[in-house]
Amino acid sequence: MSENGETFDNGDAFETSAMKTVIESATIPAPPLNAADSMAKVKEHGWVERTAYDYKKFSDDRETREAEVVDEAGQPALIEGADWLSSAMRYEWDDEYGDVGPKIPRLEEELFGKTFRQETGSYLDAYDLKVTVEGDNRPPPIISFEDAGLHPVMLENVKLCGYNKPTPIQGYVIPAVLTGNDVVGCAQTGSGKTAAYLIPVLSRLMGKGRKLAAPRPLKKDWTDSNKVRAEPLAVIVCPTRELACQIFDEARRLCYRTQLRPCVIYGGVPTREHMNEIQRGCDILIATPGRLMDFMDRPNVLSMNRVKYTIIDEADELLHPDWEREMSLIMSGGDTNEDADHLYMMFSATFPAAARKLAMTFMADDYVRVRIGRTGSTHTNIKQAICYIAKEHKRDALFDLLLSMPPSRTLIFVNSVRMADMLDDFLYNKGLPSTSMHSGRTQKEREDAIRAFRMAQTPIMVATGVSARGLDIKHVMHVINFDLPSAAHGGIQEYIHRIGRTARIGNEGLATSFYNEDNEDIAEDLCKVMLEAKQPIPDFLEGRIDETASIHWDDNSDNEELPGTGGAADADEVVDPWGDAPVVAVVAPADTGSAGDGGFTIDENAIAW
Ligand SMILES: Nc1ncnc2c1ncn2[C@@H]1O[C@H](COP(=O)(O)OP(=O)(O)OP(=O)(O)O)[C@@H](O)[C@H]1O
Repeated sequence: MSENGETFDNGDAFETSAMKTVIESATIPAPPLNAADSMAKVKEHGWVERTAYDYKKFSDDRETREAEVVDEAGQPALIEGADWLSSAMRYEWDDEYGDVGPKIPRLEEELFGKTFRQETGSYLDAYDLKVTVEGDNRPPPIISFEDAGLHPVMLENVKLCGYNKPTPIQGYVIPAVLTGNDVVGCAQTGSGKTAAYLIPVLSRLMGKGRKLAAPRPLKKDWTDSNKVRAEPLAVIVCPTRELACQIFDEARRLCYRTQLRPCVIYGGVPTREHMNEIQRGCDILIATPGRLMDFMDRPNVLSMNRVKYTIIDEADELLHPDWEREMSLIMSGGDTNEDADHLYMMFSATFPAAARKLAMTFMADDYVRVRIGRTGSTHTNIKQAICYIAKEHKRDALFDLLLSMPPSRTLIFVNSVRMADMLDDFLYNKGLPSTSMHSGRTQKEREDAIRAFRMAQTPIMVATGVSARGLDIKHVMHVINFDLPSAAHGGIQEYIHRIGRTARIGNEGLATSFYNEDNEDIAEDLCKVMLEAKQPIPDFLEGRIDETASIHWDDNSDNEELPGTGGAADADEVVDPWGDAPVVAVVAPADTGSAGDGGFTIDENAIAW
């Protein structure tokens, strides 16, 4: 593995060797080695040196650090790893700038530099699935960003991000939002849903932001006494802290050189830190539900009365009954703007029927629904392998597996905090460069773990489900389900999100799962997902394939078949899974004219990459 941990940038090479190894390793592991031998083996195999976690690393107080490191203008310099992710630098507007702010090379490098950017892979056609658009208004999709009618600064920022073409979900969602519709969007993991909502929302606000935004002091005038109340124009809510920070990063990129000021708030960081940030001005607020509710209870800190866009990411998770109180308050509580100009959007890769039903209650009657492929499906770029490993052999089998394939960034999922710590210790003691991410760690430790994993200082991360959704880290080549998610841990939906941490945006990756009798409750669903994604079913699971009945999902409509199994039903037979709105139109760019007649056209390559 090279210094930055990038041995396998090439998915093909990884896939071929790794798949072979996985299949061959699905046996009883070799007898465990003693500590010295396993460390020698790890080293010989090419893994980077493990690094002990430095618990004192962040104990210096912030003022001392900032006083030590200042840039040429006397401003605190960017110190990688020294601060909360929520205090990352963003573009600060000055009224002298006119319509577009000047470039700031140092910030531009941080936001758009290649170090952490996910590069588009060569296998984008995995997303060229049947596209379904439903609703009264179905604006034609865009096939290029240039033709989307975006604000010119947004167009430049999209290019700086390296996005040459909209992904299918972006192709359909961007025009639906630009034409003022509520939207529910479902598309596979890693297919660009974040930009699908951020691009149109921010683009619309770029035109009107100055008129709509609350007054606030410019950065050069900041003092403790001129703080303002945060009055965001867009609020984005998601279930986990790390995902919130990641959406914040995307918003920092897309707001570059504009007056729109994004902020992020989430649990685990002292409330005072977040208050300081949002009270400097906040146009785009990204939040986890708990911290948002906390701030909504403080009307002098945060007001929702200017909000024009509310977006729920990972919506099926947040529509779970556990979040009922939070969600109903966020969607319509406090002083929230309830005018007709307030748009609502929800996105996820999985959307079980119950969550979809609930989602409808928050949406306008004529909301637009966009689905790419079957909701809750995965894609063929993830090579899935299931290995039978008896419980008592799992740890040693994991060690063997890690050493039997080329070192690469690897995410290992377990079902409990205790197991995450135990497994991290086990791997570390064997000499492997591992860290862990779970709810039992302090927020500083969590942020540090993600950073170390992102930078490949510790290319192995053991995580609980807290990292299953949304995390977008470059070159995660291998996801291992050391524990498969049981029904109590989110079942097949959780599996889809976990394995979706690899093979993002046209790249390939491998997902290996350890299976034994403890996982029988997920066996049928696993077989369905694997069959649908054309993955080999291992012998020990063959008896769990239901060959008598056609594969039935409740993730889509009640009688819509899978692509390739005979096609969808005729138009008049299709039941609208979302309610009684006008039924399905599956639209191709060249065929958008026919969509409005309620007909049912299938084009599996609606947007060809
Ligand atoms: N049009 C595009 N061209 C190239 N890359 C893109 C494009 N749009 C988004 N990306 C990149 O694709 C990656 C995945 O995007 P994103 O995290 O939004 O996926 P997602 O669909 O939300 O996945 P998940 O369901 O796992 O949360 C990101 O690194 C993003 O920067």
